[in-house]
Amino acid sequence: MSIHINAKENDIAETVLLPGDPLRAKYIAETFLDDVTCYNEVRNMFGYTGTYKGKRVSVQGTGMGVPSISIYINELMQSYNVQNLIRVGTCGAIQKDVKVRDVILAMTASTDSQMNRLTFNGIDYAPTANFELLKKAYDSGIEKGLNLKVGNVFTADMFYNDNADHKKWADYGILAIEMETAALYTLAAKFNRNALSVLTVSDHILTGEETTSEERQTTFNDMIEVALSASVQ
Ligand SMILES: O=P(O)(O)O[C@H]1O[C@H](CO)[C@@H](O)[C@H]1O
Ligand SMILES: O=c1cc[nH]c(=O)[nH]1
Repeated sequence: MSIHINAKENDIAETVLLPGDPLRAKYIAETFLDDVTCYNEVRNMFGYTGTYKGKRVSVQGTGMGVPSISIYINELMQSYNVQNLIRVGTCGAIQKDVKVRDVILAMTASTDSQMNRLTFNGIDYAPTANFELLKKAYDSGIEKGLNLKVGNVFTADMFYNDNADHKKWADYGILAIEMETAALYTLAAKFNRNALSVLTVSDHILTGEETTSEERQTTFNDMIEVALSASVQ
């Protein structure tokens, strides 16, 4: 048991999907996994373990933002020895050719979070996806016929930020904004684990197009299938 996860050591699989929304965790477990048990209800941050194509997989809600996901991934790696961590999140697009409901594989994550500068005494660390997971996810997405986007995302500390310079970030090739990937990749590197973020575009920051809150909670099935395929290969 850890402070925020009320599970026994072997209750959690070595591969864990990480949605920000705990109700998305419930949806994934109920829709995609067999033989499911719920191992965590602390703070309603639901965690489930089941099987996908015969392989044990867990899914754990992380909450929103770097501080919250950092708590869960630290505990998953240190108390439960989790090896593969795949975020399944939503993001807001800032490029014209990235559309709502597109799936993005985050190769790296720029950030305005202070977490890495505090960790590395002011030096800029480049948080990077695990290549094996990225390749497996890419191959499975292509096999499914998806028009995947692969590249740099921006992990923002503030969802509402009047000073955010989306144009500049877009000019430098950032595809979309979300709030957790830089922390996931940095902590996975620290503990020598494998991490990837698979993101669905839930809204377009340039056009204002959005998905419903129900869609954000559920129905991003392409992203979930890509993440699960990568996790069992
Ligand atoms: O849908 P999730 O996984 O929570 O991801 C995105 O949605 C939240 C903001 O609405 C942030 O956590 C952001 O990263
Ligand atoms: O963090 C996020 C997630 C979705 N859309 C945004 O604009 N930001």
